[in-house]
Amino acid sequence: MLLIDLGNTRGKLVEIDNGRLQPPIYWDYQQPFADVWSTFKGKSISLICLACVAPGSICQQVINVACQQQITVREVNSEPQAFGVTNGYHDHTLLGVDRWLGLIGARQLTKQACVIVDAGTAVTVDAMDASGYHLGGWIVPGLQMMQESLTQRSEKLHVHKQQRASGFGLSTSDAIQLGALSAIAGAITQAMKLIALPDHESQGQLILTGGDADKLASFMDVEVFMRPDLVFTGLKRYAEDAQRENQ
Ligand SMILES: Nc1ncnc2c1ncn2[C@@H]1O[C@H](COP(=O)(O)OP(=O)(O)OP(=O)(O)O)[C@@H](O)[C@H]1O
Ligand SMILES: CC(C)(CO)[C@@H](O)C(=O)NCCC(=O)O
Ligand SMILES: [K+]
Repeated sequence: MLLIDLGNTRGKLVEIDNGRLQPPIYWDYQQPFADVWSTFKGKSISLICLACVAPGSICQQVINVACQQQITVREVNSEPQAFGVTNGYHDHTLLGVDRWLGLIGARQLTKQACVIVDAGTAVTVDAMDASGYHLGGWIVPGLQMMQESLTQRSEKLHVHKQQRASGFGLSTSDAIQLGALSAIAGAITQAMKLIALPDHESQGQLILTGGDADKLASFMDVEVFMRPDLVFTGLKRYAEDAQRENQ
């Protein structure tokens, strides 16, 4: 079985071997999908479980290859309710499927209230209560995007290697990088505050995923659960059902 997550910047392919998620293979969209596909030559894949927030043309490349190879494709979409999670959006179809799968993945990991952060091109922050109800979330520009929005508009603003690990920036470059990290960390802290019960009996858990999760983790002063394959944990849940139907 093969799981594919097509994000806005790049795609990720994860094989399930003996029920376990394998390390991801990245698809840089500049490359034709066939190049990435050649990695799987000789492997017998009967089912692809697909989640796509990328443009339709990207998704279609995967479907075309699968069609040629006579592989069943199950494309996952956001639902009103599944696997113990209830979508909180007014229109469930409008919640990005990567966020939906993050919620499903998180529910497999914990039954406590939680904040789920996917730090990619965009940073998404989603909240779920202990009953599995999605309270909604935020979409914030990603680290890279925040920095570029400054450097592209002013010649005086440049970013080099970050020198200071935390605190206030003492150079323009550090001020920009630490500013972006602090902005996102601030949003996460605010979300954690919103899901904490008024009696402070339960704080809720913080789950981080995405390409910039590591950078953010060191900025948080609460316990962080790092789950690089969170979206795939959710996708796997769908794939297991699809495989049963496929047999
Ligand atoms: N090898 C890499 N290639 C691209 N981005 C990377 C890499 N390593 C770390 N990053 C960081 O990860 C971020 C992208 O994260 P991720 O791959 O989770 O995004 P994505 O899934 O493409 O996002 P989206 O779903 O919004 O398209 C970038 O902003 C970058 O800072
Ligand atoms: C926000 C992104 C781009 C994050 O990858 C994705 O989840 C998406 O396209 N979402 C649709 C809009 C929404 O979730 O409200
Ligand atoms: K993503």
